[in-house]
Amino acid sequence: LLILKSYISTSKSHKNQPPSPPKLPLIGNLHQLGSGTHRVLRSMAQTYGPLMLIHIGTVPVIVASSVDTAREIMKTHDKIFSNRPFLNIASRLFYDTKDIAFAQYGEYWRQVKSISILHLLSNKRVQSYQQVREDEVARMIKKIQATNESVVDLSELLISLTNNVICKVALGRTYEGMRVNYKNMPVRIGDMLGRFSVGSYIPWLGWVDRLSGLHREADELAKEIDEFYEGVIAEHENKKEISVEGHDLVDILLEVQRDNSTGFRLERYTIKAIIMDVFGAGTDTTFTSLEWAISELLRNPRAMKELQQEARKIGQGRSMIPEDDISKMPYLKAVLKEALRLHPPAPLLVPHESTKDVKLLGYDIPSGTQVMINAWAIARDPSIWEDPEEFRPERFLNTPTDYKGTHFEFIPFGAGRRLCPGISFAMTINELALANLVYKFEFALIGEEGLDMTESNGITVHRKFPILVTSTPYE
Ligand code: HEM
Repeated sequence: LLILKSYISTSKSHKNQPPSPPKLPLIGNLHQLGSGTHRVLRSMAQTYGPLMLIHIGTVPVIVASSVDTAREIMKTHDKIFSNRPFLNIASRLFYDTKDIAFAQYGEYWRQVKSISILHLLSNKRVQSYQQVREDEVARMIKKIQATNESVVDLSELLISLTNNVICKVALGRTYEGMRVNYKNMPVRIGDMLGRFSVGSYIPWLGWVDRLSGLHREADELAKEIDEFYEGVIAEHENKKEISVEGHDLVDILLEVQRDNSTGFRLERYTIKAIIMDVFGAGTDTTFTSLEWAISELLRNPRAMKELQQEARKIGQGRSMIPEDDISKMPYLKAVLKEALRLHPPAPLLVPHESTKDVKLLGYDIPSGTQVMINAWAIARDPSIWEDPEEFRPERFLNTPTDYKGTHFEFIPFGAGRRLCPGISFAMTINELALANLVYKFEFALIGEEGLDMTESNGITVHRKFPILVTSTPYE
């Protein structure tokens, strides 16, 4: 009876729904999604159109796969689609969604987002971390030099780089050697977020998540991370005794909490949830996009050569390219954009949800409908991009097309109210790191087979296998 009830309730038709692939009772289209969801959804959209309705379990989800549908959702009707759906695992990890990325749209979300932008992510703040970035990139280069031309795990170095920069500016120092392996924390958060929770999509089967151990695993990870954050906050509260240098995000958040100057009461769980976003939404995505950019360069020697020439012209034999010279490197910026086009780290962005009934391109979308935007498919749409599957950084030279949420054909950071606030934070790290890696070294892949580009599964799609290379210093 329950199965029948769920089938009837999910198949109740609304006035004029978008086209839908046939679905099974109870699980809807779940069985079709599997791995590489962005790829599966693109092929479904080729049959059912750029705005289609699928069912994940009993939950109706509209999927936008074209520039026009993305623009309608994130510009024309942005306010209506700015909510987030309730996601079981995110709620367990992100302090009951008291963070920014998973918070319900409303006053609380507005306050925490603007506090984070003001104190961590604004252009002015990001500029002030220049020294941290330059030190960490120099450290990474020394580590590669120390390998003496033997095999280097570039992926490992890139995740350390991003983690260290983020730790230093957000937490005041790095936490190497802690009981918590904080270095792989962002990846573990990303992997956990990518796990399928039956309860999120077939609510009355929520007990399956308990039985399968998913809730326990999520709670254990949340507890481990919470203990780490508690330690970090306590260290900041007792700062005088242990003298941590500088003024970092945790200091500032504690200050805002003490002063209560914004009129918004900053609870301890909010502070931890904001830090969680910095790790959960910031680290994994940043290092992943750099990893994909280097992968594409290794597979495309012509582009690698072009970038090396640009870097070496700018570097002029100095020990490093300083950040102030990055603005003179248009090809570098084009390479990073092209890598984000082919490999947006969050190919389906973060799910949105409507808060009102709305008409979208003539279709009726009821309030509470989940929305996925296939940024990956849009960025490979052959009606917009010439040779879309090819890595051709030149396409971004001499064009205003940017990733800041106004060009809907290229939205790796989303758009509208939910636009990623960490764009310049991420891109300044990636630009400096990539410029110096190609300036200082010649890289060669290990083995004859070329680079395996298999993607991992999850909300953030990274490389399944690390990049292993040998490096020769450039004289
Ligand atoms: C290349 C690196 C990055 C990529 C590709 C990326 C991508 C994204 C995407 C696709 C979204 C969801 C947009 C939407 O829902 O429409 C997002 C949201 C977010 N990102 Fe990023 N991000 C990156 C780096 C960062 C960094 C470095 C931080 C912070 C340190 C950060 C913090 C956030 C936060 C807090 C949100 C939630 C915004 C909201 O819901 O209002 N991201 N990001």
